[in-house]
Amino acid sequence: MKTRGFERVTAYENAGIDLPLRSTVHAAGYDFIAAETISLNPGEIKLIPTGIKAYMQPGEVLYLYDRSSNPRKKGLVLINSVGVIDGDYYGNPDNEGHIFAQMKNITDQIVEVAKGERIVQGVFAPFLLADADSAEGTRIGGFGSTGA
Ligand SMILES: O=c1ccn([C@H]2C[C@H](O)[C@@H](COP(=O)(O)OP(=O)(O)OP(=O)(O)O)O2)c(=O)[nH]1
Ligand SMILES: [Mg+2]
Repeated sequence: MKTRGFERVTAYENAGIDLPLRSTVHAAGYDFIAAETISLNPGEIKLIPTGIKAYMQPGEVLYLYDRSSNPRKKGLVLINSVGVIDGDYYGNPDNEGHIFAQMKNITDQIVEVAKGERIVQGVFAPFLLADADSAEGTRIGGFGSTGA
């Protein structure tokens, strides 16, 4: 039975991408790795592909958090602070639910993210609905797909 977890997206199926892993027994975060080597110019913001999509139960979300070591060790920050990966992003017809980490180079030098390097961590969590919630429809894409 599938409850929640990770799969590779088709485009990276044979790219040798490891599925996200926790590094210790009590770790909350599943570490995602970069699916490609990417170079960021000083101040530049880029979407780093992870090659991964995540499935989950209704009422669950996957939060993407920065690694605490990124700013000082890599000179990178997750520039949208926290990535909210919705359950209906998985398998969407636009990009299959491919999860990206939106990183900014905060240094004055080029920063390279190597393929296979751990870049962000994902934490599954439950969420609550407001009274009289009236959401309908399903997601097609991400990063502004629902309009301005
Ligand atoms: O760091 C992130 C944040 C989001 N997403 C994907 C999954 C999420 O379900 C979708 C939409 O994210 P969000 O709702 O935060 O962005 P938006 O700017 O509101 O875009 P949309 O109009 O598509 O909802 O984009 C990522 O891959 N990485
Ligand atoms: Mg949105």
